[in-house]
Amino acid sequence: MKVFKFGGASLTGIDQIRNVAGIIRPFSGTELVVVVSAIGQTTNELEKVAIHYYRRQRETAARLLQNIKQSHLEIAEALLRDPEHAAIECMRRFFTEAEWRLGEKPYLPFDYYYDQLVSLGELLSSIIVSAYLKDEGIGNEWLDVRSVLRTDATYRDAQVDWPYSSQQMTEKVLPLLRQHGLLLTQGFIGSTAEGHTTTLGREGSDYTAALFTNMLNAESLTIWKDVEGLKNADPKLFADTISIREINYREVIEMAYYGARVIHPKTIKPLQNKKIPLYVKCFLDPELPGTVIHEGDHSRQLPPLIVLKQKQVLLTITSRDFSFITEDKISDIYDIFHGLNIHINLTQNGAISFSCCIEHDGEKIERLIKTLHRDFSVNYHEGLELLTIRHYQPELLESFTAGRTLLLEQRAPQTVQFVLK
Ligand SMILES: Nc1ncnc2c1ncn2[C@@H]1O[C@H](COP(=O)(O)OP(=O)(O)O)[C@@H](O)[C@H]1O
Ligand SMILES: N[C@@H](CC(=O)OP(=O)(O)O)C(=O)O
Repeated sequence: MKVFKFGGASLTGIDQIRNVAGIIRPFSGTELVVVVSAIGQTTNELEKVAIHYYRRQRETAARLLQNIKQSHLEIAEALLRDPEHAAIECMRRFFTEAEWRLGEKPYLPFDYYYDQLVSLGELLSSIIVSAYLKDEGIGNEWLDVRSVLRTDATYRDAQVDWPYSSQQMTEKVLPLLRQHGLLLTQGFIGSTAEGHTTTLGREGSDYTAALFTNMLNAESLTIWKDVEGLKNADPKLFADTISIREINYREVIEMAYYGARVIHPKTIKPLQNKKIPLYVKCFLDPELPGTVIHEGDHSRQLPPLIVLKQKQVLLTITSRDFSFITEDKISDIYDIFHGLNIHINLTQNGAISFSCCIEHDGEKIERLIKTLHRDFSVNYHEGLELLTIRHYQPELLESFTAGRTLLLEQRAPQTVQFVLK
């Protein structure tokens, strides 16, 4: 049994969905779980719907939802060729439910409504793909992932209930697989025990696919991307990137931790724990070899692995009375970040100061600085980049910083990090 994951980039329109069907077809009749994300940028568009809804800008929210409805129905009608198709009726029902939701006055926290609305993207894409595959003679069963993937109620960052979900996989998903061969389901979303929809964090479909792979003891997971495989840097940000044919889990989890936006950071653990290989393949040219991520020590053959995080802010937090920043103060500082759910990308301690690099998120930073100001003075620089290079060659480092202002540098034998303006 294998698991495939197709992200938004592989499902941007009619031709792309046809291409995905072409990739799946040869596996027809074998046991295969296909996890899909929302079409193209739908999640970003749904986020806007949720924001306007919560601000009580109902008309704008409804207009944005209408655009999403139109584009999805256009794709479905073109692929399925029958406006009365049961799948289209089902999509309309989902939209009616969302429209009805926009009419309600919000009384719960934003994150709850976010998940109820944003999850629509994966439900729609999976309905379209499943129905199209069936019409093309590729038998499959549409599975509502919320019936098997249980989470807690941490909306937008829901934590998976492993024992319950694993049991569902064995008792429900396995028999369905045995019966239908191909299952088509959604990434990124889950459900609480009370039946409320949750999401696992942006770009979380890779993680869903890894959960299925682990819990079903599949032989492999293949993530289909628009790149030829894993590269030593994001080809959208760097020229002359090098393709990596083979790499171990450890290196990829490090890359993801430092912010490489190619595989969701939580994806590796479920695979590593059962030593199941992860293939990154190109949906634009499935014949290309791609990358295999598995156990083993390949770090000696690796090129420098480069990760660039943009839109960073460097905060320098200083004690007002020249007292040392000792463990208790650091603990207080971390509590403040944790309380505001702000992730720290890099830290550096001084005698009376603590510096850290975080993502730019205007509203959260304002609240952070206000809270820190009670006990510390705070300096900050915005519009920065955090560059991480693993397996660096010291003689080449200057080329990365030439002509830039270097605000902070950290060097260890394997990894160097620069905060640059
Ligand atoms: N090290 C890397 N190797 C390959 N691609 C990378 C890397 N770092 C970032 N990327 C980016 O990841 C993109 C693919 O991921 P993403 O757009 O999230 O796909 P999907 O929506 O299918 O999940 C590529 O287009 C590429 O720009
Ligand atoms: N659609 C969700 C989940 C996801 O993983 O998407 P993608 O596979 O396109 O990155 C998001 O955009 O966050």
